[in-house]
Amino acid sequence: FVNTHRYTASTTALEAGVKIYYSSSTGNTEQVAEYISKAGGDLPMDDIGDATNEEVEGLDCLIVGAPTWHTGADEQRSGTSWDDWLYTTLPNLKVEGKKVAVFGVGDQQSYGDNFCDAAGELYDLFSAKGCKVFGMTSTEGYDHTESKAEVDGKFVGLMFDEDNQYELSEERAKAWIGQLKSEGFF
Ligand SMILES: Cc1cc2nc3c(=O)[nH]c(=O)nc-3n(C[C@H](O)[C@H](O)[C@H](O)COP(=O)(O)O)c2cc1C
Repeated sequence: FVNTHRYTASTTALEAGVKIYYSSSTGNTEQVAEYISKAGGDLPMDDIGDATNEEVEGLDCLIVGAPTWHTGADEQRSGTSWDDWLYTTLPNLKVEGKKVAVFGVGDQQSYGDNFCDAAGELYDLFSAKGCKVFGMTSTEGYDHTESKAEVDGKFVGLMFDEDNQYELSEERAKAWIGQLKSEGFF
């Protein structure tokens, strides 16, 4: 008996070269990264502060997410390990042509003029490096005034609000993974 399926097992996330990179001060972005990981079938995830350049350069697809802590800042909006990484590491990496999907975590009620601004910074800097960004989403269902994570009336990725809408996060993550698949991200 020859098992013809032996060598045709479905491609794993690692084989496809996908990884989630996040950073987190009080655990919310890590929690959300876990929802995304689970929705994607246990995608690997790591704090961006622990990533090596070789690892990042070896991936096909990056899912990147940040909280916003530096309200109203132009640069280094996250207040986490992303801030250094984006301005001292990313400029030296070969990431041109990689697929990127962005997520943000913020508080639309208390920081409604700057909701998830750091996600906009991720979008801007990865785009400027020649990455192709997938997974834009509608701003419907959010109650903010302004966000640097909005381009042409859409969010540049998926935004989460663990302070006011934590009960929506897991479903949002699932729907987004479905969207990314339909867009050919993976
Ligand atoms: C001092 C302070 C500043 C903040 N600034 C913003 C902001 O400008 N925009 C925003 O959307 N959220 C802001 N937040 C909310 C955090 O981004 C939010 O609580 C997030 O879930 C934190 O994620 P973390 O636990 O992964 O660090 C701020 C929170 C604090 C305490």
